[in-house]
Order: sequence, then C-alpha cells, then structure tokens
Amino acid sequence: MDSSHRRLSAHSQRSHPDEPLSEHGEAPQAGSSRLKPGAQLTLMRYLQDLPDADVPPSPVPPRYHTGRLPNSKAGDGKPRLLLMGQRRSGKSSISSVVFHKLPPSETLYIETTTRIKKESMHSFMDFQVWDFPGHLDYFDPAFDVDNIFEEIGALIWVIDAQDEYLEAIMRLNMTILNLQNSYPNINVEVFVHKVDGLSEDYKSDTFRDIIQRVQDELSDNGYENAPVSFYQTSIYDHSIFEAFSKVIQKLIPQLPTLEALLNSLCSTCHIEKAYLFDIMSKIYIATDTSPTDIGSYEICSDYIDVVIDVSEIYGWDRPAENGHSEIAETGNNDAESLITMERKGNNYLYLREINKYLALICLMGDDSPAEKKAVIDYNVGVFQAALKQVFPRAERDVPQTTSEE
Ligand SMILES: Nc1nc2c(ncn2[C@@H]2O[C@H](COP(=O)(O)OP(=O)(O)OP(=O)(O)O)[C@@H](O)[C@H]2O)c(=O)[nH]1
Repeated sequence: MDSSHRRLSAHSQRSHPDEPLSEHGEAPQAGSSRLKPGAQLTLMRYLQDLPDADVPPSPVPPRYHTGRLPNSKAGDGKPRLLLMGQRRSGKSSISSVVFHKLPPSETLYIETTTRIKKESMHSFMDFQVWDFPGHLDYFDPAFDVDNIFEEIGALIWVIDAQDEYLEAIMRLNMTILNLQNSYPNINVEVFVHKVDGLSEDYKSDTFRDIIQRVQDELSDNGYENAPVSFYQTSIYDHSIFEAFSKVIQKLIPQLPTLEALLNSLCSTCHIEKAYLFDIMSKIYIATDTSPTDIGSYEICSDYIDVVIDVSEIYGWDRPAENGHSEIAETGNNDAESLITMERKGNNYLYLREINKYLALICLMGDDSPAEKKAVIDYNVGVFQAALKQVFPRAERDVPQTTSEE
C-alpha cells in the first residue's frame, strides 16, 4: 500500500472518538485511538443491485447562510447545533452515531440525558453539539435563553415517528413561535426520526402530516416563511448522515464556491458525482449540483470506511516533527485510492485526501476511463489548490471536549 494512505489513518486515529460512550453518556477522553470496529461493507450490498432509494425531498426549499451566523454578535463564535425534542426521541443516539461512531444497535443502552451535554467538534470547521434533555422547558424564566440561542447554527428538533407525535409537534410549534420573536433567522431542522421499520406508505403519510401541522400553525400565526426544513432520518441507515450533511452545509459560507469548484471538476473530468467528505463524521460538506441520490452517497461513505479500515491495519501514527504535526505531514503525498466496480454506468470510484479533514470522492462516468487517471489527478490537484484558498489550513489539533451543565 502506498505510504500516503497512512496519513489518512493517522488523522483518523486522532479524530474518531470511537469508544462507546461511558455509562454517563460522556464522550471518550481525547487521545483514544481506536477506530470503528470493522468496516460495514454495505458496499457489497450496493454492488448486488441494491435499488437506489431516494429520500423524498422536503417541500420547503433549503436556505443557506451567506455570511456569518445570523445571531452571532461578533461573528467569531463556533456554530452551535442544538438537539432538542421529546424524551427518548433519539437525540443522544443521533449524536453518538454521527460523531462518535457508536454502532446503532448499542444506542439501546444509552441512558436518558439529565443535563445539557455540550461537545466541541474540531474538523474542517469547529462547531458545538448541545444535546438537551427531553423534559427541559427552555423558555422557563430560570433559563438564560439568550445564552442558549445566541451563536446558534441550527436547532435540530427530533420527532419520534414510531410514537405518538402530537405533543412533540405542539412543543415544536411553541418553540418556533417563541424563537420567531427574538431569533427569526434560526434554522429549524426537523428530523422525523426512527423511520426505519415503518412501511413506505405510513412513513410518507407521517412525514406529510407532520409538515402540514407545523406549516399550518406557522401560517396561522403569520410566519409562512419561517426557516423550517424537514428530513426523514434513522440511525440504522445513511439517512441521518445525509440529513446532517444538509444541516451543516447551510452553515458553510463558502458552499456556493465549493459547489462551483466541484461542478467545474465534474465537467472537466467527466465525473458523474463528486462529494467532499468530512472524514471524521462522514458528513459531506459539498457536492456538485447534479441530482443527488442516496445510493451514490452510500457507496462513497462506505468507501471511506473501507479506506480507513485498511489504513488502520497497515498504517501507523506519524510522530510529529519538532512537536509540529502539520510540518510532519507536508513532506508526504496525499492519500489516494481507486476502486473498480462492475456496475453499469459507474466505472470506478476515485478517492483523494484533500487535507487532514477532507477527502474528495468521485463516481467516475463511463467516458472517463482509468487510463485517463493522470489528467484526472492533475485536475484534482488544481481543485485541491483552489480549496486551500477557500479553507486555509489552521492549527486546530485541539482534542474534542465534552461538558455537562
Ligand atoms: N428504531 C430506531 N430506534 C432509535 C433510533 N434512534 C434512536 N433509537 C432508540 O431510541 C431510544 C432512545 O434514544 P435516546 O438517544 O436515548 O433518546 P433521547 O432523545 O436522547 O432521550 P432523552 O435523553 O431521554 O431525552 C434508544 O433505545 C435508541 O436505540 C432510530 O433511528 N431507529
């Protein structure tokens, strides 16, 4: 294996806090080096004619920030993602599966959250995830509402689709209406969660019903244009990562530039679909503007697992030179990998590590054969150089921290 693969591994060892949460639901200590246990080779499943399942689009068009956070006073705070919703709706499970690689089946043992749990995520962009206990009344005068909602990136409201959801919707509506007065720009992202195990009909009826009830309430109160989006999610498939990707993308001011760069790369190299992944969370922070289907996301996401797991076996943690890990890395080539698959329409997948946080994965088109790899490499190099200007690399080797209030 090319030694350059090992850098991906070294990075991922630092960034994947893979240990299961402690019995108090706390994140593992910084420095834990294990990665996820075993690749989930659903790649094979995909290759065996898995039908491409499209996630039904939300009728509410996404909105993007184009500058600093709407509620940020100084504009220098870390975006904050608030996870709210009823008890047992799945908030802690979502956070553990997406950011700590906890196997979904182990979320059965997560204890109920009793205090606000705050975690800092350090990746291509620093952000915080706050997990709220289900029973909390945020608008109780005892709470410092400003402290909770200022500097916020998005409010993620989790609704258990397998349970009675009318009360959850009532609380959600109350929260949105309260927020509209003081923080009208907060993105409210409604996760209609636990949709696994529901029949297709029931799933889409529930989804539509929830959207209708929220929108009716908002328009009754004169807030037709409140920034509320809806997603169907489950921790047992890729839908939760897909939804988080869309939530995070709205917080990236450079998104239009990234999309334009990816579009240009795709048209130059005949790439069917290109994703820029955050390696740590497997959230994609941008993709080209051609239609997305969950199948392409799944296969790319599984590919990252495979590369990380292989480099986990053959890689090692690189020692820092002069205590400066960035310097130690500059002498190495970026990790790259290529996989061929026999599936009509898609010749092969191409992965290139862009920097220590990001990887580019492309589904190559039929008219871009592997023999042209040199040209593709060159263009990806140009893309990488452009990206460096968009995301200048910063010293951010700060370990993840968790705190409770
Ligand atoms: N079927 C299914 N179960 C899920 C899903 N997500 C979470 N769960 C289960 O839902 C239960 C509650 O999950 P938690 O993450 O503890 O819920 P919570 O919202 O954090 O609960 P509180 O801490 O009490 O507010 C657990 O048993 C999870 O395994 C999902 O996508 N599908």
